[in-house]
Amino acid sequence: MILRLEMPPELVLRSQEMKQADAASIAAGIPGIELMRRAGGAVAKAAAEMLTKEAKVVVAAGPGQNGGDGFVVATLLVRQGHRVSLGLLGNVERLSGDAALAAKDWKGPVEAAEDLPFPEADLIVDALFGTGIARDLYGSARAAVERMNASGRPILAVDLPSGIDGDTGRVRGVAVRAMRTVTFAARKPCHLLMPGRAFSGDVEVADIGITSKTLAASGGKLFANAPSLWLDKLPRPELSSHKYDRGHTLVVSGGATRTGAARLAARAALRIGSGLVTVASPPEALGVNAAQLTAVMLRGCDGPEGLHHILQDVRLNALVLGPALGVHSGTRAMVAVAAHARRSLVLDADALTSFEDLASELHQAFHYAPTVLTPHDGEFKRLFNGHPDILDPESKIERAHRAAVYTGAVVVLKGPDTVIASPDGRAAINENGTPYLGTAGTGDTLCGIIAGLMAQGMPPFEAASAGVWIHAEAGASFGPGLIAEDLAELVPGVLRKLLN
Ligand SMILES: NC(=O)C1=CN([C@@H]2O[C@H](COP(=O)(O)OP(=O)(O)OC[C@H]3O[C@@H](n4cnc5c(N)ncnc54)[C@H](OP(=O)(O)O)[C@@H]3O)[C@@H](O)[C@H]2O)[C@@H](O)CC1
Ligand SMILES: Nc1ncnc2c1ncn2[C@@H]1O[C@H](COP(=O)(O)OP(=O)(O)O)[C@@H](O)[C@H]1O
Ligand SMILES: [K+]
Repeated sequence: MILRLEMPPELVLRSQEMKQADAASIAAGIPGIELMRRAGGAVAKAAAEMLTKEAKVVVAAGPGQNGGDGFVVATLLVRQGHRVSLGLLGNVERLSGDAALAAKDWKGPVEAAEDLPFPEADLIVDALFGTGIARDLYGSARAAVERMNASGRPILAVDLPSGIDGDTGRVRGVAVRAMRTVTFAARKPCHLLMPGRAFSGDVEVADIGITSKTLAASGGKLFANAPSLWLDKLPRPELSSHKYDRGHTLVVSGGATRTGAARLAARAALRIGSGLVTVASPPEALGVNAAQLTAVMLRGCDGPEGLHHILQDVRLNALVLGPALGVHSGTRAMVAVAAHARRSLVLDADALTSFEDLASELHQAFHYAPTVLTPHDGEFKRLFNGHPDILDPESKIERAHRAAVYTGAVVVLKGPDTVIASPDGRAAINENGTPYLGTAGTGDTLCGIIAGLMAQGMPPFEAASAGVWIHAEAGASFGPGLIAEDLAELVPGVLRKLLN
């Protein structure tokens, strides 16, 4: 891991935003054909790195501007002495704009894209579709992609793998499986969201002269989740700090046979730096919790009234509610107590599922307190059952965003491509995880990390983004054999790299 802390947060641009950035750059004096030549030039450079002398390259070009990039690449690679076959979907006369200009520079024959000799290629350049894909692939487009994939030859994708939807990362019928992708100016959501991320291979961003100011003006609210997004807000104890300055996290435990989740969250909150951490335990579970807690403190807590009583201590400033609490009205009542007490709140698991079909109650509660919801897909679907406006968008970013606006909470929609969305429109996509995190209890640990950061005063969007990243980094640093108990113990190593 290389932390480049001086870097600004990495913007991710949706298709429409990228079109806007292209248009603004053209309006500012860079001709469109110049942008296309730079784009094609960057792809040709990447191709050259993958080729030996006089290699056989097959370029498949589409009917739009992505195809135009393909013509530029083909022309440049011929000049470098490679043997290039170029095929087009459709015919040259129908190309328009900069693509038509780029095609004029190509002096070789133009074949039908679906008939190209893909199996003979040392490298295939996929320039069929980019951000302009408008529908699922069928006919010759589909045939070309299927033949490309079946060839087993290495594929370099221009901008994004054809067939992948740029904004959602989903496969539109069929999609190119690229070894490497060169994209322009900024990554697009499909390079981070599944399954697009898996289809993209290694992704490289080429500078084609679109300024960061133009990019920020065109997008500006969607980011790759990385330390540059939140490192300045990551808590660092001052020389004079004492434990009460570092916050006090409360984790509510389930009943006697369901206590492990709360302890996992509590331990993680302590490791991330919460000055004090207390487990609030139902009376019947005090014994089992007491037997297994040391630095984490323990208090009896009998239902919602017990929680109300405990929260009279104003130093308890962040709460975890949900892991193993049980799906019932008592859990809903605890959430209401916590929200009205205006403490920072992380809600997960049973605290979400208890609101199945009752999301509107949450909608009212959270306007009192800084809240983070951490559903996985199943919990998300249950919670927003009956809200097609939230569940139906194909984009995971859009679903998380709508849920955040509706509830007034920061929403962490978990998975291999966890999305963190704030009601104010900011969103981050996480990419440093590992499938080894898919093991019981890792979600409980994540709750504790986020709550522990909020206890130390980190705002909810930054705490959630940092928490997700640190959690993923810890998991990835361990790899095979990871169990939830390991995660909290790996947090200090990650913090050391961030804070030193
Ligand atoms: N100056 C600039 O702006 C720069 C742009 N750049 C490049 O432009 C790319 C975006 O170009 P783009 O907007 O033309 O979209 P693109 O991805 O080529 O596809 C649109 C074409 O495909 C067609 N089509 C769509 N779906 C289809 C389907 N399922 N099956 C069959 N056909 C389908 C669609 O047809 P239509 O829907 O109109 O019938 C249309 O003809 C971007 O990714 C980057 O590579 C760079 O050079 C930098 C400078
Ligand atoms: N394939 C994966 N790649 C990266 N992270 C993953 C993957 N699968 C699961 N995770 C992460 O593991 C955690 C699992 O949380 P959750 O589903 O709530 O599990 P539990 O309820 O057992 O604690 C989440 O942070 C999720 O993002
Ligand atoms: K492409």
